[in-house]
Amino acid sequence: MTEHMRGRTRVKICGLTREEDVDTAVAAGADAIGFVLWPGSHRAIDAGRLAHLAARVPAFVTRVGLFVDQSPEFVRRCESYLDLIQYHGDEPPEACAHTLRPWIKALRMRDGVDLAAAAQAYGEARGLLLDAYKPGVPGGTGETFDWSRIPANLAKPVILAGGLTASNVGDAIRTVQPFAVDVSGGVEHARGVKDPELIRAFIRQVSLAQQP
Ligand SMILES: O=C(O)c1ccccc1N[C@@H]1O[C@H](COP(=O)(O)O)[C@@H](O)[C@H]1O
Repeated sequence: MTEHMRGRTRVKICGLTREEDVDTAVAAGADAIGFVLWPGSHRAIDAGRLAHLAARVPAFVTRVGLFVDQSPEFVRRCESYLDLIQYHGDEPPEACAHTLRPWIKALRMRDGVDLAAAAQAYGEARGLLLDAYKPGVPGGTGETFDWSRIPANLAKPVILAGGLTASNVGDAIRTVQPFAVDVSGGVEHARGVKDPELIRAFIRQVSLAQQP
């Protein structure tokens, strides 16, 4: 994406399961709130819980639903509570087009991944979310990857994910200059339970990283 479109680095807090965590993330200044709809995750919520939690999110904060190789019918059932779909599995481009909502595609940074080709192939994506690769695990690993592998001139907005914390997000932003950063495990004190102080510290570090 072009430099003039980037602006400040946006923040997505992902994997929210509790009302108080949604409220904390919004109050701390999160731009996007992520809900994991993939039942294989310890952060998973079902469509009913999504409806409940999504209703707490005010206007101008983006509600993102995360899916991993799930049926178009299930995605369509959830989408009325969502503003953006995050495809985090091996969905080919044509499988991402079934939703009425805008969507982003997560790419796991396995050896040989061609980001420029992926940006072309997923031409309708509103962004590419780059996550660490761990065999057998679709995401949410808490692991980082080598950020220098991300080309500076990718044709899509980059959402940087994978093992981010308040301690490393400043370096990540200075190195990659992503459009947005995405965190899950780095703001938790137990699996699926967010920590208010860690959320606030993370968002504070994102702001500090952008000051001249
Ligand atoms: O959070 C999950 O459980 C999850 C499950 C399956 C796919 C993706 C998942 N989360 C996404 O993973 C990245 C990185 O998470 P972390 O910060 O390393 O814990 C993030 O994009 C979440 O959206």
